[in-house]
Amino acid sequence: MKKILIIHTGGTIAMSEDKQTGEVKPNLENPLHQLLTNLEDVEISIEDFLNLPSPHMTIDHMVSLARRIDKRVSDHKFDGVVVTHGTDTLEETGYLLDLILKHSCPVVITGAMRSSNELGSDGPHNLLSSIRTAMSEDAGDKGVLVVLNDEIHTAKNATKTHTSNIATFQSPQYGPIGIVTKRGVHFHHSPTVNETFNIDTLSKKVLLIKAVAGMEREILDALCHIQLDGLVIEALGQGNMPPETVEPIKRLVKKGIPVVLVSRCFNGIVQDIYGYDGGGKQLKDLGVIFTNGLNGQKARIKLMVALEKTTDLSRLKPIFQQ
Ligand SMILES: NC(=O)C[C@H](N)C(=O)O
Repeated sequence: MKKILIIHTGGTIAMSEDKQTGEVKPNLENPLHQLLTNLEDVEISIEDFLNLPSPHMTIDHMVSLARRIDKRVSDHKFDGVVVTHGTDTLEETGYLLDLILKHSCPVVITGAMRSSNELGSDGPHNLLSSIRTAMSEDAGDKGVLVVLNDEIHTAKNATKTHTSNIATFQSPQYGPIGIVTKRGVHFHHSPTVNETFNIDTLSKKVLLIKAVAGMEREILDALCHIQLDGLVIEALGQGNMPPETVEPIKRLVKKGIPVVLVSRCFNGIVQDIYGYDGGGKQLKDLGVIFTNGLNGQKARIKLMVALEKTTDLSRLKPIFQQ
């Protein structure tokens, strides 16, 4: 019989709605415990690690979660791990786990859009689908997986795309890599790259800002005067910035601050196509690092991780091409 560890961290999946006020709030007792007592073909261990709404998750919580998973898997030889999490920052925790977990057993992260006592609550179904996925013989070597709404996504690509719809998690570039049905778990794709960084702590300050039409240079000017280890910019289109911002970006790069460019577009990658003032070609020539399809929040996580290994631009650049 497979041994699966469930680690709860909180989120709507562990909350319930107050029928008087309509507020959705954390419970003292996790409502999913009941469901897990009825499974017969799997040995489940449960750990209530945190009970936080996911906007309260910090990088430190995420790193301790990774270390907890590594320790529990090596001490007890689990066949798979399922993490329950709030959906707001689920993609960040999932991606950080993907980058820094030392063990390769299947790890699935899931959540819910409707709390435990709401009509059509999706938590129990998502949890069961995640357990089935973590038990699957085919789930190994695919990195951390995000399972909700019968779909299996990689943590690298999955992103929350809707504020309330239960089909919120999508992988804009590539689609899901598998599905969960009543008859089983079916993978139809495999990730081509699996990246792991052997690090124990995250100590670098990396900020994320978004470009807009007619963007004033003040934010970037201010960033030149604060302590900062790295910056991620969600640029326009294929990786272009308003001309006003070029000079402070140049200053940041000259100061040795790695500046990573992603697109504010939902889909696609940034490239050095445009040669006009502020265009991608100019930014790349200045030393700005271009990414390969990560969104802003994930590029921030990756830059934090990568900076623990190197601050050398020539070594950071290929890391962001993966
Ligand atoms: N659906 C959810 O889980 C959203 C909630 N605000 C959270 O991230 O904790």
